[in-house]
Amino acid sequence: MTNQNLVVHDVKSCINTIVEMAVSISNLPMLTSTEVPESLVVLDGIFGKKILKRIDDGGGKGGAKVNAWIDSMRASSPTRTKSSLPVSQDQHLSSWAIHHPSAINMFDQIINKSKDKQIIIFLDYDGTLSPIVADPDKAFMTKKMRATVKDIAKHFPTAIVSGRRRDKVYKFVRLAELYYAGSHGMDIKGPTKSQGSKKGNQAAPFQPASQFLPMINEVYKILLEKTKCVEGAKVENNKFCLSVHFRCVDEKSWGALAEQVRLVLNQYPKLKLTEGRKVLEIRPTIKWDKGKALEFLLRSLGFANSKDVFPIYIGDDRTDEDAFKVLRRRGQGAGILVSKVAKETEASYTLQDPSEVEQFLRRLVDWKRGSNESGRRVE
Ligand SMILES: O=P(O)(O)OC[C@H]1O[C@H](O[C@H]2O[C@H](CO)[C@@H](O)[C@H](O)[C@H]2O)[C@H](O)[C@@H](O)[C@@H]1O
Repeated sequence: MTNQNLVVHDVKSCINTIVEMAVSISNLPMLTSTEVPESLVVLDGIFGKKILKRIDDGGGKGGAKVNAWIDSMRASSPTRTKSSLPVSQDQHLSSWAIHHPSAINMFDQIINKSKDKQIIIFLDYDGTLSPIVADPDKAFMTKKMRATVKDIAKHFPTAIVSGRRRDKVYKFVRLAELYYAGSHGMDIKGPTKSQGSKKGNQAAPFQPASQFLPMINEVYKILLEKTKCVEGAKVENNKFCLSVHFRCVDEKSWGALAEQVRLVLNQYPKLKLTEGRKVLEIRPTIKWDKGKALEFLLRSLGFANSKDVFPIYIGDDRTDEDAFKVLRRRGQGAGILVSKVAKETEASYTLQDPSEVEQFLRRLVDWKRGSNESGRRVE
């Protein structure tokens, strides 16, 4: 195939994609690529106002779904900060802040609640340990954060619970002494090196969605093909789930991109969708999430029904809410939401951004070191 052929092939497949989408929105009979009506090709950009308007008008049940996903993604990653909010929203924010105080300001209260209990630390990755960046492959944590997480793991059992695939999040964190729950908890593995010992943990990972692997790979390939015409769109294979990224896509094309995702998902009733920070996440319909992963890890650590445990879970995304809910239900520990803006949450406390997360974790390390030393002095 020559380069020219490749280009023609790509253009044709893009046109096909647009046509499929238009057909789905307008319920027109399916056309072949040679029958594409002028009005669909000469749109305002590839996904122009006409198609978007149909989605805004509702576009039937599908349109409503797409609009709901987009609203939810916007709510997960709001761009406004306190100062730019209208007064009524500003008041709302201050009352929210009263109900969800800073975990740094409430540090002593948190420590008092954990008295005589085993603290266990659960950390989300993106937006919690690393700042949100445009390129998901460049979401690195700072050296300072890594050193602090390393110190945290010396004093408390520590787990990373991420939507990312486990091997990818491990490459970012590179600490063998941690537990890792990748793919929203659908891939869990214990430390490969415990503190003070060089012995590795060879236990097989816990993977409750392993039978979905072929389906996820199939959908990944389809989505790559269907979204390649949308400038800035990115599909990430997280092994047991997929992420379709909207961050670098012009907002005018969000509806069209979400519609593509909906069309593909329609063919796979065993998959479902959740919304994150400018991302749509596709995953198996099994009843498993970050909350279940938290419970699984507590059980594995011997704290299934124990009152002697104090789990601290820190996360910034909607998917972390499942873990916050578990803590509320158990009436245990502390859920901490990382957010600068008011959001509906089951978390009890807040931290503004990853740098505050680092400060909070560092205080925990210092407190633990101090209490170990005073314990030794009393002996
Ligand atoms: O559970 P998490 O560890 O928070 O993972 C959730 C998703 O995080 C990543 O996407 C988010 O961070 C990116 C890098 O900062 C950003 O570009 C994107 O807009 C965010 O949604 C990750 O790439 C996804 O696969 C995860 O599902």
